[in-house]
Amino acid sequence: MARIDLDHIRHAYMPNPARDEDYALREVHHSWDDGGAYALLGPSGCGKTTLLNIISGLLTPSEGKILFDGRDVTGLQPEERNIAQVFQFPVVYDTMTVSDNLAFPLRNRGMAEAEVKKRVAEVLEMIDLGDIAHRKARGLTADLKQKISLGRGLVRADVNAILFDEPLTVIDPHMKWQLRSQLKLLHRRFGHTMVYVTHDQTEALTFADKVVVMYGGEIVQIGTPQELFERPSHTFVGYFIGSPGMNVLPVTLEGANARLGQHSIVLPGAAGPTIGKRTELGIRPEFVHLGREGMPVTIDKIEDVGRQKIVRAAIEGHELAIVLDEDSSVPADPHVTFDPAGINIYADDWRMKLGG
Ligand SMILES: Nc1ncnc2c1ncn2[C@@H]1O[C@H](COP(=O)(O)OP(=O)(O)OP(=O)(O)O)[C@@H](O)[C@H]1O
Repeated sequence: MARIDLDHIRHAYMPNPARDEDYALREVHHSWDDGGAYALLGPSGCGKTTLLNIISGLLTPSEGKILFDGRDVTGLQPEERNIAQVFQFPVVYDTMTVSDNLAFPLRNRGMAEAEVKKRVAEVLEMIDLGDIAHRKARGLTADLKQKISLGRGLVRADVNAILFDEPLTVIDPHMKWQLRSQLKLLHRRFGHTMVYVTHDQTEALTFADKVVVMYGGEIVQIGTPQELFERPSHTFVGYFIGSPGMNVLPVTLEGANARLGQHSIVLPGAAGPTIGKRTELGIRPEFVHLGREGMPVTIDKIEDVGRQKIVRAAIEGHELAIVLDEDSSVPADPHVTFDPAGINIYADDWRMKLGG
């Protein structure tokens, strides 16, 4: 297991990149803890796979260095980096049995057979494939084959990191949930450094201790699921995490108040100067209270989603989503107030610190 340092990494696929837009990864400079479970989350094309391939060694970054426990591995091939990888599609040996597939990476490194058996038995139990341990991989379903791939990724205890690139794509939705929970347990039990690429927020939030949100070739926030929910660093994080995403409303700032049309909203603190910057107020639908007091809204529709209702409303000509408990009712003359604890202020999309 290793700490991973990404030291001023930039990557462009084109020769002679000049502008920021020429880079698939604009600048990544972070340290990831030894034994951390990280999910790389972001929309298609934001640079997740590029970053993962730089960590694995499939790609050499145009600029910057990558270090495992302080050792520069930038110039090393994947096989020299001592990592395990699980890809989107299963990579298994069809002619081998399930348990021989799992044993392969261990035997390959000359592990004693008694130790191999013990470790394989452990992994078989964890991924729940004990019943078919002696069956050939050929003919198994894609689900089962991908479980073998996951098991192969987990079988070695001595790897620096395990990298997963959208590993549950081919897995049946019900089993997805099961495997995600199992991976989380395995992480707790073995403490590997894990990096998990996905564009699915549920997958990221259930798997990871820390979610790395990427957007346009940059890491816009690294945080716990709770931090991403409560304090999105960038408006994109607000939109992308949560369902529905954060409401973002244009405002002008007046000390510790934000003006939205004709309304003045009290902020948790005063914002610094924002001259020439676009200022917006972010509030998650869960922090908007619907009642008879506050700012008037018009209601467009109400969606029933299990234990909650999502109210689609408009305030001062802007869309506003509100989350209500299923038994709350919508007043005839609806108004809203914003819970100050849920208010964030953004200048040119980045969250501002509010003073006391
Ligand atoms: N081999 C390549 N040659 C040129 N451009 C590439 C190459 N691979 C990726 N890109 C570009 O780099 C950017 C980042 O791509 P990347 O595959 O890392 O994104 P991603 O977040 O993993 O997307 P997805 O979720 O669709 O896999 C995109 O604009 C993509 O078109």
